[in-house]
Amino acid sequence: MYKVLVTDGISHTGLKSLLDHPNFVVERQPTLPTEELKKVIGDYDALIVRSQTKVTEELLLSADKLRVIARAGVGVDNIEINAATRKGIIVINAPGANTMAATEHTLAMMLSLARKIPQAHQKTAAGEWDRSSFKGVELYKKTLGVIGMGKIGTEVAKRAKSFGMNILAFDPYLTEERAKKLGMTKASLDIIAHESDFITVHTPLTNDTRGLINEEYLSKTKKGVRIVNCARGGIIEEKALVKAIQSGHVAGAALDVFEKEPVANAELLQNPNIIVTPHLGASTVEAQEKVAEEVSAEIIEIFEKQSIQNAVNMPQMSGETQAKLQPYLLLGDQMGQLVIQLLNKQAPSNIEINYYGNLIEEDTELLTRTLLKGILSYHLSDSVNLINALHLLKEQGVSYNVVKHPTNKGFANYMELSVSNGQETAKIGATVLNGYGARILKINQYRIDVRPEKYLLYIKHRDVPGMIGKVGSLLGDHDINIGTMQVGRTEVGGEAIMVLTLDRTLSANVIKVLKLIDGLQEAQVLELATVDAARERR
Ligand SMILES: NC(=O)C1=CN([C@@H]2O[C@H](COP(=O)(O)OP(=O)(O)OC[C@H]3O[C@@H](n4cnc5c(N)ncnc54)[C@H](O)[C@@H]3O)[C@@H](O)[C@H]2O)C=CC1
Ligand SMILES: O=C(O)C(=O)COP(=O)(O)O
Repeated sequence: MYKVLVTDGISHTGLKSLLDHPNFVVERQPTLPTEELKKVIGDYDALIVRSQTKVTEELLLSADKLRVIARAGVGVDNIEINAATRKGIIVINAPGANTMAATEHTLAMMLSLARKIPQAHQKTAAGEWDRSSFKGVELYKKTLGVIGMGKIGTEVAKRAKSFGMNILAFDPYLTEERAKKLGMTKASLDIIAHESDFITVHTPLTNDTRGLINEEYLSKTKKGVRIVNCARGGIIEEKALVKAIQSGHVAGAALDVFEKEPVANAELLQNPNIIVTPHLGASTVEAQEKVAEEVSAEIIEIFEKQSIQNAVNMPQMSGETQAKLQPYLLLGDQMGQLVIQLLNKQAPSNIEINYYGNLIEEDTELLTRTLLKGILSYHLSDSVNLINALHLLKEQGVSYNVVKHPTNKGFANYMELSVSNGQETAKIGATVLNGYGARILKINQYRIDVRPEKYLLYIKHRDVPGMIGKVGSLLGDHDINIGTMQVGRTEVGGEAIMVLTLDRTLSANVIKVLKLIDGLQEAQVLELATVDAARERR
């Protein structure tokens, strides 16, 4: 049974799949103070939050069981991602689920700002019929500068166009071609400042965007500009904004998000030309149901099927690529487990990963992590996963290198993993054969063809007649059944290896007796922890 803690106000309807699931217990604590949360977080496998709960490194120190932090929304700046990554905790979000809500809120704010609706409402509701103080401006034929043309920025710009606005857009990922297709103009930040009547920001808060709209930027803007922020507090420097509004250079601002929330900046709150909402961009019935539905479904997938779609701290890949790479992911983990055992279970200092064939066309980041996780799992067991593998490797001072080769080694795809501890090197080469499953094709310098099984007996010996028979009958004498047997050698009469698949492991005593065979130099059982899962999937 997995325990899920839900803090912040999350839609009950949206959580239905988790609430109804027999393997999950959901507990809701929407107003838990941080100190209390610290005391209980250790009991939970998953945590669902919105923007209010601060998931800090300190909180995560007590989160010993936690495997998933789910942000029922987009922005993850309330979660210390690096701390979660170090602990191997997956951070997921629900990108796109609240796009329309935030888009419509932005337009509502822009229109309210242009027509002074909140101010007019307040006075009218107070019983005053004042028709002269609230003359507004039109959006029609005005220029809107959109900074951040992701999901929300794009939808805002599309709708603003329908008001007859001319759109200038800036985003490092926006191409001329896409801007043209959308009927907008790709512009620099400076051009947006010089030419816009309205500016709206839709970027995440990053080192790059913090203070993006500051005193210097505001000084470049057109006199009378109106500014909207429904993205993140901190992208606009509040002090500089208030100053520019007080001076009359900026006509007004509409803010849904603030440097510090809840906002208490009196200068800002009391300015008649600044309209505010308390971070309501995503607060629609539809968006709240959708974000909760998406993270609930993903939590179930992660715990029940080990499948991850929207992790913030993992490489993303399309479902199609993931399906294509799936058998390689499993094999990669096994190669990692095998190679470290071949290195006599000593910690590696250097790892070399080589990809050949069609694989080089794919995004292999996840595959690389899988190979590295396989290696580390021998010593670190369950504390290593795909999330923290790179961090742990760095922490252990192990370097790794990935090379993609345009050749194919005779197979559609081929992977080679080489691990060294400074003195010795162990190598495994493997592929997945269409219709036949995974095959280990190389161990160190020897060519073989072995299906990865739970127990592999690896023997190094002199290439002399009778060796296979001796090993076979000795194992038979000890009631050990052999599944398959493969030999590999580099030259006739030289050194050779034998790899047998066994139905069960061997005792230390049988290994000892095997080593007494004349010409047998090494005997070692290589065990694969993940092979049962592999069988199920075949
Ligand atoms: N007020 C609210 O309740 C809500 C706020 N948001 C916030 O809105 C923002 C946008 O969300 P989405 O559109 O869903 O995200 P998105 O990821 O689709 O778009 C963000 C865009 O910002 C661009 N960007 C990053 N750095 C930039 C820079 N220095 N200059 C210009 N562009 C830059 C990215 O390239 C990307 O295209 C986020 O900060 C999100 O947290 C989202 C939903 C609700
Ligand atoms: O999704 C986002 O980025 C938001 O800012 C929405 O925040 P909320 O879930 O309403 O606290």
